[in-house]
Parts: sequence; C-alpha cells; structure tokens
Amino acid sequence: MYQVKTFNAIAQSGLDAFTDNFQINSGEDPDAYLIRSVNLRDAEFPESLKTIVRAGAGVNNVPVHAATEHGIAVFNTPGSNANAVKELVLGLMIATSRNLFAANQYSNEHTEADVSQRTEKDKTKFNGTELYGKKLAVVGLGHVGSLVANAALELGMTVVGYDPLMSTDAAWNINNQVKRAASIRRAVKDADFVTVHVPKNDDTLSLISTKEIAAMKQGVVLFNYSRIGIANNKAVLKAVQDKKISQYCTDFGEPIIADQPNVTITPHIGGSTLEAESNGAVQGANTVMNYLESGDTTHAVNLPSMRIPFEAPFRLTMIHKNVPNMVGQIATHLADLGINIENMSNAARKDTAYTMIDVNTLSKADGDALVKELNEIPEIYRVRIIKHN
Ligand SMILES: NC(=O)c1ccc[n+]([C@@H]2O[C@H](COP(=O)([O-])OP(=O)(O)OC[C@H]3O[C@@H](n4cnc5c(N)ncnc54)[C@H](O)[C@@H]3O)[C@@H](O)[C@H]2O)c1
Ligand SMILES: O=C(O)CC[C@@H](O)C(=O)O
Repeated sequence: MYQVKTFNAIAQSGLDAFTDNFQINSGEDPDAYLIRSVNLRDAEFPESLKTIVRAGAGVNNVPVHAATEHGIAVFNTPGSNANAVKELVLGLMIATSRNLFAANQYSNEHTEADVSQRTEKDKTKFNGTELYGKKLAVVGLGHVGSLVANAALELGMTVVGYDPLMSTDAAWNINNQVKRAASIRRAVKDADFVTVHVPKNDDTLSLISTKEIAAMKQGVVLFNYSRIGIANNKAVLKAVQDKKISQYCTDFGEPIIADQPNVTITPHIGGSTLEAESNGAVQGANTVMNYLESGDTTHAVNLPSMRIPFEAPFRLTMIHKNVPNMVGQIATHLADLGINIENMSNAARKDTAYTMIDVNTLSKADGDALVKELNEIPEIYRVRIIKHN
C-alpha cells in the first residue's frame, strides 16, 4: 500500500480516483505528495518520498533540482486548468473594454429611487469598445495561450502569437489564422491587447518590461496570468501612470501595484474553477498511481518521458546522472546476481537519466542485494523495485 500526502485543497474527485492500493493523509512515510501552490522550496524531503505531483501547470513552488538529487520524480498536470485561465482572461478583456468595474462601482454609489434619469445621462462615461476587429498578441502558445488565441479568433479578433519554443503538439492545436511573429516586439506592435502565457524561468523573468512596453500601442491592455515577475510590475506601473497601458490585469498582486487606478488584481484564481480543480486533481491522482505502480514518467518535469507496458512480474527503475557507463554498470550488477533482463529502456533529459528494467524472476534476497549495490553507485539517485500488481 502506498501513502499519499496532500497539500492545499485537492478536489474530492481526485481523492476518490485513488484505488485501494493508496492511503491518503494517514501514513507517516509518504511515497507521494499531491500538491497545488504550497511552497516547498525550503522543505526537507522525507526519505520515503518518491514523487511530487503538482495538480496544475507551474512548478515554481517545487525545488525541482534538489528533488531530482533526492531521486524524486516531479510532475505537473499540463492543460488541466487551461480552459479556466482562458475564460478568465477573455472575461477580463470584455470587462476592461466595457468598463464593467467602474460601471458597477457607479451603480452601487447611486441608488436613489429616481436614479434612472441620472444614469441615462451619466452612462456615456462608461461607453466601451468591442473586441470584434481588435488585435490580440499572445506571448506563449502552450496550453493556455493556444486556447486564448483560438477563442479570440472566434470573437472576430485578429491574433498574432509569439512562441519560439512551441512544441509540435501545441502547433497542431493552434488555428492557422493565428499569425506568428518573429519577436515579442513585433507581436505586440499595434496590438490592442497583450497577454502572456509562458512558464516562469530565468529567460522569462521581466519578459515584459520597459522595452517591450515601448513597442506597444498607446492605450494597450496588458494581462499577466502566468506568474509574478514575468511582467515587470515596476515598468508596467509606470506605463499605466503614463497612460501607455490603459489597463493592467494580473493574477499576482504585490504592494507596488496594489490599489492603483487601472490595475485589476485577482488573487491567483486563474485555475480556480470546479472543473479545473477537478481535472487537475484527477490527472494528478492518476499521475501518482502510474508513477508509483509502473514507473511511468509521462509529464515528469525533471525526467525523460517513459511509458512502457508493464508486463513482467518485476520492474526496476533508476533515476541517475546522465553520465557514461551507467547502463553498463547497472547491467553488470544484474548479471553478477544471475538476473536476466527481459526488457530495458534508458533515456536522458539534460543532466538526468532514467532507466527501466523488467525482469521475470527476482527473489527477495536478490532484490535487496541489488538495491543495496546499486545505491552504492554515487551517480544513482534512487533505485526502486516495483512488483506487478
Ligand atoms: N493564473 C493561474 O492560476 C494559472 C493557471 C495555469 C497556468 N498558469 C501559468 O501560465 C503559464 C502558461 O501555462 P501553460 O499551461 O500554457 O504552459 P505551457 O507549458 O503549456 O505553455 C507555455 C508556452 O510558453 C512558451 N514559451 C516558453 N518560453 C517562452 C518565451 N521566452 N517566449 C515566448 N514563449 C515562451 C513555451 O514554448 C510554451 O509553448 C505558466 O506560467 C503557468 O504556471 C497560471
Ligand atoms: O490554483 C492553483 O492550484 C494554481 C494554478 C496555477 O497557478 C497553475 O500553475 O496551474
């Protein structure tokens, strides 16, 4: 029986997806963490922990490198909440174009019985514009960006995208009416709306800052529903104050932008719908089960993706450094114990590699000896023996 510890509000549908082979939040030695936004950056990992699964997209709250060195596979659930973010961004595009927040405030402040005459006069203050015929620039055309781009086309907008690292899968999902730009500055030029949907990493910090804003149209509306820091809030606030940016909407508040006119901050609710939370939790639960019960690394963010039918009675999995002669050493240890390999796969992702070996027979004594010997190889981070259910 495997132990799973959950953090944050994991939807019940996800908890219900676990089979009887998994115990949730009751054991002392968790094999898996199923998390959302909990900050694990300074956390100590128990020796028992084999995987951290993030129900959601961003893994910035997980120290991925340290986890790898502890032999912990880290996963996310790509796309599980993308539609929720898309709908929120589109909703805010309409809300900002139609001055909905100011109009609501006005209506709450004017509640006198004979208000209708006054509102008929005052309502011109809230005259808006339509999205139809306007131009949207989407920076990052992955799970969220592609949905936003396609939906904006449906609303009659012109859409230009920028994503130099776009995957083939993502390319298949994008409507061919989305024009591709060769740089951010070209993408944002002339756009009425700019929205950013990229992961947070060293290359994307301050991806939208003074120079990119300078390339934008006067009065542009900017969205950051990715992560804090991808739009540089200092540069953005100055542009809002200078009226270069007419509205800024973000899911990530910080003091510098709090309570500022023409800045709308939501409290990280991009993925907070019943549907998205359920998708992420169910996908996350399946990821935990697949990894622990078969070593499947589909959607791992720190290991190569490997999914091989588990047909033999035993499977050995090893997370190790991507250096020469690892497979040779591992195979020699098996041969020395007289263990025959039925099936073997090895793949690497940057500095880390993953090896899966299926065997037909493995006594308890041989298994224990093998784990002990392989764990003595300094380049090996984690050895597991998985018994077929
Ligand atoms: N607000 C929320 O609640 C919420 C919910 C879901 C996702 N997110 C965040 O939104 C972002 C996008 O999520 P996703 O699921 O679409 O991720 P994704 O990995 O599917 O897509 C990201 C895309 O960005 C592209 N990209 C990477 N670096 C780039 C760069 N320098 N310039 C342009 N494009 C670049 C990648 O090629 C990829 O296509 C992530 O930061 C994620 O954490 C936030
Ligand atoms: O609500 C959440 O769990 C955060 C969602 C989002 O930031 C993500 O990265 O998927």
